[in-house]
Amino acid sequence: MKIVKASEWKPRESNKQDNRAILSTVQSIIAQVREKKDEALFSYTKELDGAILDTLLVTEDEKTKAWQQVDTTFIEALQKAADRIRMFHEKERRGSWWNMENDGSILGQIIRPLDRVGIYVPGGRAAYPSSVLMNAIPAIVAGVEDIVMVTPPDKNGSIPATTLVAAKIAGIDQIYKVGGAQAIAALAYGTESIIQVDKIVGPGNQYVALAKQLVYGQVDIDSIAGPSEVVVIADNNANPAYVAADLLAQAEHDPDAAAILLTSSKQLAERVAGEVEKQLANLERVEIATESLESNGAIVLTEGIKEAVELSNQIAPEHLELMVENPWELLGLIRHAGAVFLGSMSAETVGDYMAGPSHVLPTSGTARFSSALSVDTFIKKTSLISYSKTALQQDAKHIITLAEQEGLGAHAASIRIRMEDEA
Ligand SMILES: NC(=O)c1ccc[n+]([C@@H]2O[C@H](COP(=O)([O-])OP(=O)(O)OC[C@H]3O[C@@H](n4cnc5c(N)ncnc54)[C@H](O)[C@@H]3O)[C@@H](O)[C@H]2O)c1
Ligand SMILES: N[C@H](CO)Cc1c[nH]c[nH+]1
Ligand SMILES: [Zn+2]
Repeated sequence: MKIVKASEWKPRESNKQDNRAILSTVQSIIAQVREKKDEALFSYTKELDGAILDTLLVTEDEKTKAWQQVDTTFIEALQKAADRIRMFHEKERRGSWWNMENDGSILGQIIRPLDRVGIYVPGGRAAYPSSVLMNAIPAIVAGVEDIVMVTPPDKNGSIPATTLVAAKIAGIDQIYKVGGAQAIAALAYGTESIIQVDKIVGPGNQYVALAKQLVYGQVDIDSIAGPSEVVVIADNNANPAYVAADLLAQAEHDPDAAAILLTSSKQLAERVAGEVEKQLANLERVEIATESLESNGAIVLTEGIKEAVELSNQIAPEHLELMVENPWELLGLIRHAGAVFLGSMSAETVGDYMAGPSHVLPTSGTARFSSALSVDTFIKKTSLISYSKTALQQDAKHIITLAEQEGLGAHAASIRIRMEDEA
């Protein structure tokens, strides 16, 4: 991995999401799916996933067979993860509220789950059963009743057994074999097989992330949860082997993933670079990780810890690890990150699988304004206003003044008519 001085390094501005070629591909996929519906889904699945399908819905038989193909240790681990995710997200649940004011009026908020959501589970370069749980459980805790899951099939037209088992554990029934931008378009506009949803959530590669951006407005989306990213801020106390392992853990996801170390210790920088070389050689996904590190990886030498924090705030990474002597002291300075991991035992991988908070997090700098997927992702709030006579009498003249100032006479009249009745 290259070691560069902070003064000579610039964080990438976006995850190539504005790459024109990808944009035009995704726009054309969305247009085709809108026009040709299922026919376009079958055609793109053949072209992009190499699978010839005659139906998109996963059958009960496929789900049953999946249970026979996975071992009990995997089921046990998934169940443990599901319990942790549920426990964490139960804490986020909040109900409607209203207050009676002194003048007898009632003001509040009605909180309701969304009716129907689509969850995208990535499946191109790897199966992601963990992402099934991380998407679906917060939705179920929020009370969403209709959840549609989409995920790409392999070239034999199958969904990995591990993904189907995770769906069963999470409580998801409707699963469709379709991935990429075409799956997002199907959820946004509906096809003969796939019903239109109100919101699409879930992580994916650049095609998926960009398609979500383009259908926003037709439906809601959670965030831009694109190719994975990690920033590690480390000092001389950090274990270089741990730091290297955590950089590689994100780099192996995708050639577009990003892994960055920010440190003021030249010694640590050199040790981590050495460790990365050593550990990289033993990785199964060595090619993906190498490409990712070459295009988006860096070890950045800062003047001090403060500069490291400033750079990290500029990047607004999906994951931020604080591998420093006193991580809690640094936490107050962190303004933007999807999730923060404190101390040497909090490997980012813990958050990927088991800690409890959803691993679906904003990427490409969008942690500046977006949050982790949570129960809040699946609710909407309706304001509740019940005015009393006393309240209207007290406020009438101010409302009329504001309405007239805006030149909206009918607004003013709707208050006057009530006041005249009063007389
Ligand atoms: N941010 C998060 O919360 C989070 C969580 C988990 C995973 N991830 C990320 O999800 C991503 C998973 O990516 P993946 O590729 O393995 O699976 P994926 O399911 O996201 O994408 C696979 C699909 O991409 C489409 N595609 C691939 N090449 C294409 C092309 N040339 N033209 C048009 N469409 C094309 C195909 O339709 C294919 O089915 C990784 O980047 C990983 O880092 C992010
Ligand atoms: N690191 C990914 C989020 O960016 C999530 C994941 C799933 N499986 C392994 N990791
Ligand atoms: Zn990961």
